[in-house]
Amino acid sequence: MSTNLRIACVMVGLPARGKTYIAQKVCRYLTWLGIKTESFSVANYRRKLVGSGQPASFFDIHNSTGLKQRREAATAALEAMLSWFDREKGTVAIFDATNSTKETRAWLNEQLTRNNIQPLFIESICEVEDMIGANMLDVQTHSPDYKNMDPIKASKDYETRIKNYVGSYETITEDNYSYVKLVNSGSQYIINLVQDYLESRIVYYLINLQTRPKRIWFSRHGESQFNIQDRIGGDAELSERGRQYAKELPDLVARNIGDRPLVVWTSTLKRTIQTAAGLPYPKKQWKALDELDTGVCDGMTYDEIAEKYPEDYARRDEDKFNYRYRGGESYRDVVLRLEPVIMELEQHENILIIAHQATIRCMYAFFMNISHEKLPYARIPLHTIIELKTNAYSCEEKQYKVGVEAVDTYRPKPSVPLIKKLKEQGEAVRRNEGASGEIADASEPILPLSPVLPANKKPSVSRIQKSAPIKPDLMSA
Ligand SMILES: O=P(O)(O)OC[C@H]1O[C@@](CO)(OP(=O)(O)O)[C@@H](O)[C@@H]1O
Repeated sequence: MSTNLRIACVMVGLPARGKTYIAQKVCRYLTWLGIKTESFSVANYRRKLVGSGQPASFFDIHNSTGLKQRREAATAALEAMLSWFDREKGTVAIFDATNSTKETRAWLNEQLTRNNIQPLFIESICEVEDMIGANMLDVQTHSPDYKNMDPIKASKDYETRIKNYVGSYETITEDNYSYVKLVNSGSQYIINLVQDYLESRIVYYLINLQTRPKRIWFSRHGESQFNIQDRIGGDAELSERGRQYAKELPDLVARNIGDRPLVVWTSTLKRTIQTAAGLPYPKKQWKALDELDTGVCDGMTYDEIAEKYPEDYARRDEDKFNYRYRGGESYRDVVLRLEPVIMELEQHENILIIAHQATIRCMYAFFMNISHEKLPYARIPLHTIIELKTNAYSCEEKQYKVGVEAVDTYRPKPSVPLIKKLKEQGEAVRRNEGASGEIADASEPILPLSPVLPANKKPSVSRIQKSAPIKPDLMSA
């Protein structure tokens, strides 16, 4: 029997109440923080069992065949979840289904506690017609159940399916369970018996989460004096071209953001503040947005680091996310200090963040669902605005490149890390504690242990579109 903390977030609610969106966001947030998390959708197992395209009558409580097959799907999803906990040493699983009756919840509660897993029920209640309508449209557009179906037919079918659930739906009143009820996307929260730090962390994230679509813009500061000298860190002034970017920014922002009530966030370093200087919007400085602290390497070029600290240089190549500069930070540390920024971003919209290569990489990875391994290699070019539009099932990206030249500070991942080469050549890389940066233990929790609750004149613009969809096979039952 496992002694590690294991939590199952059990989603509860009628169809079209945003459960899958919430499940996916929690999964993304915890994974970003370094907590092993996986989502299990009963709908996915149902489709494996009986195929997609079942009519609404399949979900009728009086349809005994449908009921039996839905129970089989729930059992298969539960079994997959239990074996994932054991096999992967997972910490948080999300059980995404309607789980809309007391009987189903009692069964889940029994199965989970018996397997030493704490259930945390997350119920999404939504009575606002507009919100339900938007969720329905999302499901009809993205669910494999409605793929290739005429939209009017799909809409009718989905409405009937929801009605089939309404009759038997019982809101959570089981006060011996840990649960959180989210009412009308943030208008009310009911929290019961939330037990420990990690559960309270999940609840804290949920109460910050807004389900409406929104836009966020990121820009690095204009090119700095250090950028042109290939020096890292520091608090350098903008270069001539960096100042030109700062000059052109207000116009570009106004054209793309229009008259939305924008707020600009910068770091506390000169290069971001100078870049934002001409923007006519309220501004806020965040220390948390400051660039990755490069410790003893601050102000050096990469060549100087390779010469003076060859081991560090090699070890960073080997594991860039976990490598911590001597006396400085790792990307893992930066993720942790950016968590409050992410919480604020979940609550607000129309924010332009002017920050740095590493800090933007960390926030961008959160929204675009990029793994820790790939995060430090995300391309965040200078003199470019990145727009992210987050919807229920996707995060769309557009890039607006300003026509002011800048150096390219991107360093690709080496195909054979230097440390491997050194090892191959038989040169033992000494592990000299205190004399070298460290690689954090990837299994070490990323969270603190104390509880925290509650070139031409006219800018040329090029657009690149990408999106990070939420897996369609994870639609709720
Ligand atoms: O993690 P890598 O890719 O080395 O890059 C992060 C670096 O980006 C830089 C530029 O190379 O950011 P910035 O432009 O904000 O100065 C360095 O200061 C910082 O150390």
